[in-house]
Amino acid sequence: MAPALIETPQDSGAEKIYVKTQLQDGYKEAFAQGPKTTNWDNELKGVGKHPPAKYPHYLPVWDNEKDIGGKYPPNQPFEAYEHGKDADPSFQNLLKGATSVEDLTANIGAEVKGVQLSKLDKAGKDELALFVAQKKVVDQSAFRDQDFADLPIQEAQDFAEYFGPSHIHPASGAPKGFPKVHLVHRSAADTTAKDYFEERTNSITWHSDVTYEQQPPGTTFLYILDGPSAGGDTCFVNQAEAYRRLSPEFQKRLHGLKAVHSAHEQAQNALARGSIVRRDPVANTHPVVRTHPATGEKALFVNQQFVRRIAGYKKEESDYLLKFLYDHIAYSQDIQARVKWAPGTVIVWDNRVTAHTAILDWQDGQRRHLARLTPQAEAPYETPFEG
Ligand SMILES: O=C(O)CCC(=O)C(=O)O
Ligand SMILES: [Fe+2]
Repeated sequence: MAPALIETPQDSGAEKIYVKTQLQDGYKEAFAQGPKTTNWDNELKGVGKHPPAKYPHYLPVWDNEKDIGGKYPPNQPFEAYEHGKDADPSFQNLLKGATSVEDLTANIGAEVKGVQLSKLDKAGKDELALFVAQKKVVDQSAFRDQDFADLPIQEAQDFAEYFGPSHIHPASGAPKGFPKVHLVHRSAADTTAKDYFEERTNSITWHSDVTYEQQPPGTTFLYILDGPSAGGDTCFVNQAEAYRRLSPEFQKRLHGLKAVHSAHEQAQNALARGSIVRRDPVANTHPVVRTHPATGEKALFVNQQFVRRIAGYKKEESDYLLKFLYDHIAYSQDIQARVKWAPGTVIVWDNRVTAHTAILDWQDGQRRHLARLTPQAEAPYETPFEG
């Protein structure tokens, strides 16, 4: 059977344009295997006053084990290469075309305009890795007006893979044929936020991505496909500055501690939502303070989403210490930045030295659709306390 050719009406400025999107066979079926919170026909045709997806070929599918020939095997160790170490610290290649470079706050975040990420050469990419690692102070950097969303998905993926092999998420949706692309998608029919707020008072879930892996991601890319007119910002926190804010005595106490990061709860939640888990969940132990390979900075490396325990501590001891660290990170607005999405925004963060949280504050059914490219990096390591 020939793949369906679907014409999707879209708004582009004042003009209505029609984008022809070649959707592959089996898309609808694979979409239906995900959480039962969205509806394929609504996504393609729109629902009520809500337009269809602007990027239908980026709608998430949940290929099951039959589609992918069994479960994904466990992730294997690999030798990570830190491109930030090769960077020219003047950033002359990365920023030569920039029309503006501004810090978002005093302690985290930069906004760069005029640099087309996808066109960077090797030297530019090396500098991007270092720039993002530093600007984690500029921990994360917002690059506006990017062409990522309009590139063939393979090209966007190839760009990101310069920084490391892509992480394939065990439970999230991906564009059909591109399991390495992680998608965030909510539309008019989606009830996840409504369901969530039945149980919770706010949507803040500080985390670094997939830290349960033995080699969690480093330089990480998130780009917008569709977004609400207001709301749906993403917040970032500088975990290196969070470490520096602690007293030397407290820092010393943290050195040498390790935390257990677990994928089990995420897998259970996916199954409870009626979704699927394509790789058996793992748990890995990482230092509570890690060192960044390019900058040498030390950063807190714990997050509420995936850390379960300080290794070797009794439960009450572990809970007590972790609660302090999570509160410290969450309360420290002076080391946080809130990034607003606009069409063409790509946010790049260094997942080793930052944490982030989505904000689910819009409840009017507008679509929010983002794609993440997630290169993996070195196994976290620590270097001794320096005072
Ligand atoms: O939706 C967002 O703003 C962030 C989602 C997220 O945590 C991620 O893609 O890693
Ligand atoms: Fe995340």
